[in-house]
Amino acid sequence: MGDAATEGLRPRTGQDMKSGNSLFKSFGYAAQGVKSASGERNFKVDCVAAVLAFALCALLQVPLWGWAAVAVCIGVQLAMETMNTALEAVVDLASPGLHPLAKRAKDCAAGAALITACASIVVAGIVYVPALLKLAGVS
Ligand SMILES: Nc1ncnc2c1ncn2[C@@H]1O[C@H](COP(=O)(O)OP(=O)(O)OP(=O)(O)O)[C@@H](O)[C@H]1O
Repeated sequence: MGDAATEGLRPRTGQDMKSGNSLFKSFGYAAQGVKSASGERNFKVDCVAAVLAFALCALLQVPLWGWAAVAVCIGVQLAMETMNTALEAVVDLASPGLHPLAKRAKDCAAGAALITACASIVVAGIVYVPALLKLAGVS
């Protein structure tokens, strides 16, 4: 019976060792990683925020550079959530019980995602406020 945590795992065969992973297979494993992380609550929240951010770009007629800045922020945030999920898995594997270093590692990983989220809010202000003022005819 398959366990969600070990799903997709299989023993490496001699053929694997000889040929290594093809580029195509590597993309497949990376996609599995994103799929796995996408089940996390924060990842889903970020996806909803991403849709709203792009909708706001369209609504406020943000210039192309603003769309690019928003896209970069979304990409960085989703990558950070994926890395956070990876770190949580490694910590749970290495330290199933409570340990101050496990706490430190998880808190720091979560803190990294918080930093990029705060930076995204600053970028949102820089992109949306001038667009809103322009649309309102203030500037
Ligand atoms: N093995 C552990 N030892 C000590 N403290 C831990 C341990 N595991 C988790 N913690 C503490 O509990 C907090 C929450 O950990 P948890 O694994 O539930 O992540 P989470 O915040 O729920 O992450 P997410 O919401 O992304 O799933 C950690 O930030 C850490 O402070």
